[in-house]
Amino acid sequence: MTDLQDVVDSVYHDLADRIGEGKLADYIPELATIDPKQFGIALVTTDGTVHAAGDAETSFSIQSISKVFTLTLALGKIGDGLWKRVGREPSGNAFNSIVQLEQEKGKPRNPFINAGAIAVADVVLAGHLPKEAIGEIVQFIRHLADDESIAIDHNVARSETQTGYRNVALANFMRAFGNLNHPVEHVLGVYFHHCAIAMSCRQLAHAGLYLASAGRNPLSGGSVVSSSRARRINALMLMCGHYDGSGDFAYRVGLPGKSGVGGGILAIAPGKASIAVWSPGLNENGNSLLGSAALELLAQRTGWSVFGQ
Ligand SMILES: NC(=O)CC[C@H](N)C(=O)O
Repeated sequence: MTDLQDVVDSVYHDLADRIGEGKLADYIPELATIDPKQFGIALVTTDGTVHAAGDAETSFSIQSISKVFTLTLALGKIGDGLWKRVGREPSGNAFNSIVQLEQEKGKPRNPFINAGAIAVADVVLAGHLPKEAIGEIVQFIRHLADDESIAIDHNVARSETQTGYRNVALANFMRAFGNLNHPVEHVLGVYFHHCAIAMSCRQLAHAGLYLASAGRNPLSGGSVVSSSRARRINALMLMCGHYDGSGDFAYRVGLPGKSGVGGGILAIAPGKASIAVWSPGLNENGNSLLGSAALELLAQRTGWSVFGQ
C-alpha cells in the first residue's frame, strides 16, 4: 500500500471496533471526565501534506507530550548544561516514580519522566515570572504548529494543581538536593500549565514536524533547532518517551515517540512524517492503548521503522 491516506484510513478502520478500550487517567480528576470513545490520527509529511482520520480535529490534553517542547526550549537556553541537571537514560520506572531520585541524589534519569520535566521547567523559568514562562511555552508551540488558537485547558491545569501531590513530592525532593533554583510552587505552576495545553492530532503533528525534518519546520518556514539536536531529541524519545513501556514501544513501533496520559502520542518518522494519534484509554504503563496499536499498524504498513523495514 503506497497511498498514505489509504494507510491512515485502513489503520483507523481496523481499530474502530476497539474504540473505548483502556483506562482513563483518573488520578487527574478532570481527565476522568473525558469521553473514552474517541480516536484520531493525523500524519503530516515533511512537505506539509496532511492525512487524517477519525477525531483528528478534536482538542485533547497533551500532558507529557509537552515535555518534548519544553526540552527543546531548555536546550535552546542552556544547551548541554542541561545534562548536569537531568540524565539521558531510560528509567525503567513509572513516569511519576520517586525511587531513583534519592539514590541518584536528586538528578532525574531523563527529561521525560515527571521529575526530569520538572527540572526542565525550572530551566525554562529562569529569568521569568511563572506566567511569562508559561506564555513562552504556549507561544513556542503555537509557532511550531503555525496556529494561534492553541491554548491551555485551565480546568485541567486547576485539577492537577489541586491533586498533584506526587509531583509536589518530586519537586520538593529535587529542591532539597539543590536541583531546583526556583520556589517549588513556581516550578510546578509552569509544569502543570504546560501539561494542560490542549491540541488536536493535526495541530500536534504539525508542531512535531521539525523533528521529522532535521530541525526545520517547513510550515513556519525556519530552522527550529540544528539537525544534530533534532536527532538527539528523537533518540531521547525513542529510549525514554514511553517510560517503562519504552522498550515495548520501540519493539512494536520502532519510531521515536512521546506519550501523554491524556491519551495522545507524537511519533516521528525521521525524514518522512510527524504523526499524532489520540485515544484516551491507557494501558498499564499510562500510554494510549489504541494509539500504540495504531502506530504499530502504521509503522508496519508504511515500513517506516527507524530499524529498517
Ligand atoms: N505521563 C504523563 O502524561 C504525566 C503528566 C501529568 N501531568 C503528571 O504530572 O502526572
